[in-house]
Amino acid sequence: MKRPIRKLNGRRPSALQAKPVRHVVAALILRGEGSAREVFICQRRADQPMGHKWEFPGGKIEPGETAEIALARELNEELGIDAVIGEKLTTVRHNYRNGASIEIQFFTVTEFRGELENRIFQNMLWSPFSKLPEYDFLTADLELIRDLADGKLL
Ligand SMILES: Nc1nc2c([nH]c(=O)n2[C@H]2C[C@H](O)[C@@H](COP(=O)(O)OP(=O)(O)OP(=O)(O)O)O2)c(=O)[nH]1
Repeated sequence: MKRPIRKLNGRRPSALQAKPVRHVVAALILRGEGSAREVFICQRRADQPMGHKWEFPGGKIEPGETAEIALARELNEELGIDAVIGEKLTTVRHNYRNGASIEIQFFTVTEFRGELENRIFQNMLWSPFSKLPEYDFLTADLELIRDLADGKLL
């Protein structure tokens, strides 16, 4: 006997459904010069997706925002600072295993007003570039982390 054809009501099974690309911005907040140069890194809370992973502060671009405006807003929400968004360092595309596809634009920040205040993270700290590979970063960031530690960027 023939199997009945399963109707999908016009929807494809979720595994085949392409999720829209998430546009994300993140900041490399820098201090110090030469070999004393450090970058500010943040650890996601346990209850967030990809909990406990380290990342650069930032988040998704909202409709109608430029990348710079979105990043300034995220830094204000997450850290309570008014940041001057500097140059764009690089753009990374990554497909996470759950099907999420993201594009992250990384900007440098060397000037900001206010004190860095932990509003949402598990932990946050200044790290020398050479120590970055010791932290368990989000997968999309790993190539950037290697390049920074190897002195290939900045
Ligand atoms: N801020 C930031 N996000 C990153 C980095 N690397 C990386 O893969 N991402 C991903 C994690 C998230 O999927 C997305 C950032 O958006 P988000 O911070 O609003 O994400 P979320 O899922 O925690 O927040 P939400 O959906 O609850 O709004 O980009 C990074 O270095 N910094």
